[in-house]
Amino acid sequence: MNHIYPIKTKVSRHQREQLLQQRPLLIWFTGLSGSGKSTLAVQLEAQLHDAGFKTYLLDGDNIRAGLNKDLTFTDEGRVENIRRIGEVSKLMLDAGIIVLSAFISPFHADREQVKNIVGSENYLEVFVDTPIEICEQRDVKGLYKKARAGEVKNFTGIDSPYEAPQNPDIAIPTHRYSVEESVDQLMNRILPRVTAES
Ligand SMILES: Nc1ncnc2c1ncn2[C@@H]1O[C@H](COP(=O)(O)OS(=O)(=O)O)[C@@H](OP(=O)(O)O)[C@H]1O
Ligand SMILES: Nc1ncnc2c1ncn2[C@@H]1O[C@H](COP(=O)(O)OP(=O)(O)O)[C@@H](O)[C@H]1O
Repeated sequence: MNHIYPIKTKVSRHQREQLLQQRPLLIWFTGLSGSGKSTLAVQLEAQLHDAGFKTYLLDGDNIRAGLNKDLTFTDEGRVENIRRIGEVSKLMLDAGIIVLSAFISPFHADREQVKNIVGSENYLEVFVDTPIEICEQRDVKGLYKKARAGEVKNFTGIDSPYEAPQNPDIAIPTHRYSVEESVDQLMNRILPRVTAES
């Protein structure tokens, strides 16, 4: 923090929340490639939006095509990816928005760092708990096939680790529930948390 002097704004987060009539929250999806993070986050965002909430979805492929296009899939690249998303999420929460994020975020320490950046009271962790065998059967983008053939390196679950959350707020075994059932479960947990107090 050399010679950095953050300013104090006249408009507070509380005032923005009052204007928007909602309580911001970071809904952090984590799971293997193909586990269902994007599918669930897209549907959940649509339902929250339809219910009148101001939302924004940060998704791995989208962010890596723009803001984070300088980062690779080495451990260091992933660590920096998640750190930046934590900082972006913090800004969005301060703006009063309900943020959904869908990143593999394979490392426990990085998820903890995000929680610390935004404050644990603003963070809800959703573990999209789909076994790798199912993700590989789905192979939505054909990346597992390429990783097995050695054409994609450092692929999560193949030659790069995934540290499953030990104590997530919500775990969704997508091989046991439909998308609709999973989103219903998420809505039931999240609605009371984001609704403005009357
Ligand atoms: N090596 C390797 N490992 C894992 N994933 C790969 C890799 N290369 C490209 N992709 C594509 O990038 C998406 C994951 O990006 P993330 O930013 O979510 O990854 S991370 O959180 O930094 O680990 C991931 O998207 P999802 O399948 O939606 O998870 C892939 O489309
Ligand atoms: N219950 C479920 N929840 C989420 N996705 C599911 C479910 N059942 C099947 N799928 C399918 O699994 C795939 C998950 O892909 P995607 O959402 O892109 O995963 P990720 O973002 O984790 O890489 C999609 O093709 C989706 O239709």
